[in-house]
Amino acid sequence: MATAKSASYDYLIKLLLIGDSAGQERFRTITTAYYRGAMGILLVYDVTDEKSFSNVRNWFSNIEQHASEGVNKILIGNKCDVEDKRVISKEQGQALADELNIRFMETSAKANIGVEEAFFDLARDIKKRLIDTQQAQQTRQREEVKLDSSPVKSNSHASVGSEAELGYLRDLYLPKKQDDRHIDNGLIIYKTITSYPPVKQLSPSDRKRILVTGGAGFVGSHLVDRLMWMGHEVIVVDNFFTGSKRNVEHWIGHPHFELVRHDVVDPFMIEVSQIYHLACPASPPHYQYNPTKTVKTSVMGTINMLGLAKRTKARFLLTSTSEVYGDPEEHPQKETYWGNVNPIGPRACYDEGKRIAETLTYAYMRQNDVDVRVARIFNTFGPRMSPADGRVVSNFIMQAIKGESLTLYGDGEQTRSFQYVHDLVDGLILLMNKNYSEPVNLGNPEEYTIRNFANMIREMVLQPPLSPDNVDIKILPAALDDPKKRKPDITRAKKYLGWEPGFSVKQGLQETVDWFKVQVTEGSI
Ligand SMILES: O=c1ccn([C@@H]2O[C@H](COP(=O)(O)OP(=O)(O)O[C@H]3OC[C@@H](O)[C@H](O)[C@H]3O)[C@@H](O)[C@H]2O)c(=O)[nH]1
Repeated sequence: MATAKSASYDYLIKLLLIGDSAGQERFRTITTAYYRGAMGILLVYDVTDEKSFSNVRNWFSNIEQHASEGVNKILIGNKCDVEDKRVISKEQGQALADELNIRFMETSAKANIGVEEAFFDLARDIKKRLIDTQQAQQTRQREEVKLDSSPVKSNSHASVGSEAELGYLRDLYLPKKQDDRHIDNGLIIYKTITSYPPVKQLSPSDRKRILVTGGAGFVGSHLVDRLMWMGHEVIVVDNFFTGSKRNVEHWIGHPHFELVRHDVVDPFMIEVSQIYHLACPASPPHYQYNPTKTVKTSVMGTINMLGLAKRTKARFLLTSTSEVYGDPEEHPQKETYWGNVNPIGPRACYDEGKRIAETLTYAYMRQNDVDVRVARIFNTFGPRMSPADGRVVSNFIMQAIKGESLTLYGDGEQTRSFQYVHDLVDGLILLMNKNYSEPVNLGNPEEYTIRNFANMIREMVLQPPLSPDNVDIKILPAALDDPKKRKPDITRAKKYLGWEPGFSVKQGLQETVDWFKVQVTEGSI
């Protein structure tokens, strides 16, 4: 008789196949199919039946042929309570198990001896194997991610003391070993975090209290990593509309770190010496999802943070955007260009929101002596972008990983210039700490048409069995008011900050693709 049965052990629910060798021939077809799906197999013979014992070897070789590799097995001598009819001794059973190199036990289904134990032993073995395999797989993937550990442009931000080892930063989003969190059979298991990434020791007079609004977002969390590493105290305020606790989970509980769920639309009281104001949805589908809220976030959020800066005499940095240039008629765009924005179009909630945020910033500077900085950020990408973000980099990478067609909006001749997130963070920290109050473009002037960009990502992501030839590019209608070209003039950043991007787009993209692949394999996104 062969039966399939489910067993639950320590949250592990798997199919266990139980059968006895006496019925093997009859159930060969069924069991062959079962073998393939089984994670563990109990090979049961009767200690009272010589034939069933002698069938075991045959059965075992069938399993070796049809079951998946590494399937866990236990040999069971059943009916051990029927001593007077026993023909196979316990020693014979053990000897056979030793020969087959599997675990052995005797049971009695009728007298309920050892049956549960057998199931649980097998379930435990399966669980161990799954964890070992998963860990080995993760280690392999991380090793495959070709990480170069050169310092992050140590020349550019030596002056502000943030020269971080790239390897250190990467470990924060691609940890080498995740003692605190592992994924087991669809469950995310968090343990108490008992250690944190190291941070620099700063004297109390050098250590600043820094507020980062939107610090749980994609750019914000990388900025937080860097400020923490530099030895500062960091307070993150985020409403988690597009940010995620996971982005900063490695700092939660650290004595230098605080995470506050708060919407900047409401006032926030705290004593700080620097404010990086990032809070605002940044991807077109997100900021267009609730346009009035986007305007409120830019206007009221910026007023609240400028008010805080005025009261505490904190230095205030606004993260503005290249979108203030709208659909530009000047190319590349200098900071002196006033822009070409449609004030009533679908992008206006963000573009005009950021323009008024800049207006507010300079009004507080002139009227209230607030010490201000304004960064105009051009298209940025990197690890921790949400796959549902809707921006072109995450869309194309996720589509290519899944083997889906890449969605090209319009003819693909529009251009963008993309920068890697670590370069942007360098620029933000430098800008905050230098003595320059005019707006500064932060972007990488490497310019691509979106069509060429799609091709580059296809080639980077797709390996056999999928190749760029069998993943299409699907043309969709162009987005309304989509800027036709965009490229930063970074003369100002070079001159006043000593900043320029250190990563090529390809280098940054390769690492971003590797990060997305690991997340997909882990089932985290
Ligand atoms: O799937 C997609 C997504 C986007 N695109 C196109 O790719 C280009 C870039 O689009 P994104 O959505 O990534 O970014 P955009 O340049 O439109 O806006 C961005 O500008 C700078 C930042 O301040 C903001 O993060 C964001 O608003 C656009 O032409 C868009 O139409 C596609 O062709 N396919």
